[in-house]
Amino acid sequence: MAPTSSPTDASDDIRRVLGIEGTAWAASAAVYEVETDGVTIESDPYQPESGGIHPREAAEHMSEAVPSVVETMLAEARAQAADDVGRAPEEPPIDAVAFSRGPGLGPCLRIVGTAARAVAQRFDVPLVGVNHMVAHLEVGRHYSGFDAPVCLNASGANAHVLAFRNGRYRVLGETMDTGVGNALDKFTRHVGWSHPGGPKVEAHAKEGEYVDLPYVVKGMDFSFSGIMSAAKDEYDAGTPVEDVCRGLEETVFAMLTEVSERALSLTGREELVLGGGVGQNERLQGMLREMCEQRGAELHVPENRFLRDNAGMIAVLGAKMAAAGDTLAIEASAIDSDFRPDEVAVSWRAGDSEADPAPAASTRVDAGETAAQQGAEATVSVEGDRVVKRRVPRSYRHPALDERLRRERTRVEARLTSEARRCGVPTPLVLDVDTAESTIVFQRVGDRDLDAGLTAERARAVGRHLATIHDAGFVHGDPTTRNVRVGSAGGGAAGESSADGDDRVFLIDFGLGYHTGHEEDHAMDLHVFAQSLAGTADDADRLQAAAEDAYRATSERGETVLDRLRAVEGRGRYQ
Ligand SMILES: C[C@@H](O)[C@H](NC(=O)OP(=O)(O)OC[C@H]1O[C@@H](n2cnc3c(N)ncnc32)[C@H](O)[C@@H]1O)C(=O)O
Ligand SMILES: Nc1ncnc2c1ncn2[C@@H]1O[C@H](COP(=O)(O)OP(=O)(O)OP(=O)(O)O)[C@@H](O)[C@H]1O
Ligand SMILES: [Fe+2]
Repeated sequence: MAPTSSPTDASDDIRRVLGIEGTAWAASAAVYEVETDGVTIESDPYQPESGGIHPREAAEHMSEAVPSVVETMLAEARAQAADDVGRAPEEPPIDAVAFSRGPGLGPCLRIVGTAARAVAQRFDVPLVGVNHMVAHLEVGRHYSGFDAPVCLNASGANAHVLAFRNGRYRVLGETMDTGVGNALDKFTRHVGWSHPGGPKVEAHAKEGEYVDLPYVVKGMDFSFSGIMSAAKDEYDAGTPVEDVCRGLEETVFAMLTEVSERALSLTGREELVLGGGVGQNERLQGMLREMCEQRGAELHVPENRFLRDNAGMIAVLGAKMAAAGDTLAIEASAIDSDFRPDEVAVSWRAGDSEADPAPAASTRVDAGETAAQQGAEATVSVEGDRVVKRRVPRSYRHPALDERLRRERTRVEARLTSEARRCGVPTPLVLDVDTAESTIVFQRVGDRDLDAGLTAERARAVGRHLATIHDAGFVHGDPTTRNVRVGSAGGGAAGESSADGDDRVFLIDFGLGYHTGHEEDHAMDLHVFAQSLAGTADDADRLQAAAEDAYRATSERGETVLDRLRAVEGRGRYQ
């Protein structure tokens, strides 16, 4: 949302900010002091007597607890302000009030909004409306000192991977159903444990043996519902609850780690920040740490008090927004329970030109060169006109899960690459497969990845190719701009154009593909492509429109699938 008033260089005037949080369970207020970079937080959690969070009960809690934590933090602000150089005693102790504007439970948000407006009017200071999800990751970025990290948000009602680009936090991947914490909480309710379930899953998992559960990653998106029903079935069938908890952690957190690694690989960035209440889980932190170490990336894990819902993160981001003049008029300060992070026009990073780094050139297989590279999943080496792809073990994953994924994906990739080719979609020839070693030898195709040579014509070809395989009954599973090769035709020497000079567009990396006739799955392929365009191209909308036009013209069910795509994109996941 655009700033509604812009005081000239407000930055010097912002010394201390009051933050208020209350999107679901944490009634919380905080004071952030800019000069010392210090945060004081006072929270009063809502604890349901039975079951999960009841919106009405949560709102009742907020209406009692919010005013009281706010008064406690105003007293703290007054004590701090007494030491301010040059502040007259009659001046207000705070210079702005920031509140969680959304996403969250409407009845709770309204109470927070009302409290924030009242304080702003009482002290006659600016009001700042903060996006709760952006606050979860900005607090990590603030204390990490990173410039352009990929951000993994693992919270109760959400789960997504974001990266800043072109003035906004872009959603690179997200849950297709529930948030990660809610998924864990649903399982623990089934078992009869009290809310919140996440910490109980962590404690029991420590005593358990790993059990296999479904693993669902589609590009950089993922879903939890299948895993959760399988976990409940395991429990009902008598598998010890400790083992199910262990299986849940190993599966769900490996998925989040894998998509984070994909996001790092796709964007070429080398910094990762963790956010959200589930981020307090030590197994998740350990997996992320190991993944980052393996690829030479840096990880920042905020203190627990900044991971779970808290007003500190609201105050820290609120101070930056207030300094940028990004404040709200009282009459324009309505809450927004579906407030998505990519709706926020980022006002406080105006000078951040470094935030759009180009993907590292060294990670590419370019024409005419013999090189090995580490992709998100595999090591790919070029040997003349052949490419050897080996899925290397990922030590952050449980060994049993790691083996299963590498074997399955190798088998699927070899099969679907050939199947697509038989439907007339350009793909590399599969020259050799060794499932035990998770290795495939391919014909080398193209002279660059699509992200290094994006044109509308090539985007159209991707739309056509996806339509063709969908009509043949399967999906690619991960059709990003890095999984499309363009340039010279396959078979000849690398870098050489084919005889008729046509520009071929090859699909590669079918390891996440599967057979399916569901429109939802077909739409997901298009959604994954759209998200990767948004993450790599400035004119993503135009390129996506080209791909969709071609898809509509090619597929028997083009219109239906595109309707479904619109539904996938518009799905609110914050209720
Ligand atoms: C919109 C907002 O209200 C929402 N907030 C939220 O979900 O609270 P947060 O504090 O970020 O996360 C709470 C979740 O975090 C889980 N959790 C807490 N400690 C955990 C642990 N050690 N292991 C796994 N999950 C844990 C809880 O079970 C619960 O589901 C959100 O950020 O999505
Ligand atoms: N047959 C091929 N011909 C030419 N280049 C290829 C071929 N296969 C792979 N590559 C190159 O290697 C890179 C990584 O390959 P691939 O996507 O299959 O591995 P990955 O580890 O699954 O990567 P990611 O998970 O990042 O998509 C591709 O982006 C491409 O540049
Ligand atoms: Fe949260």
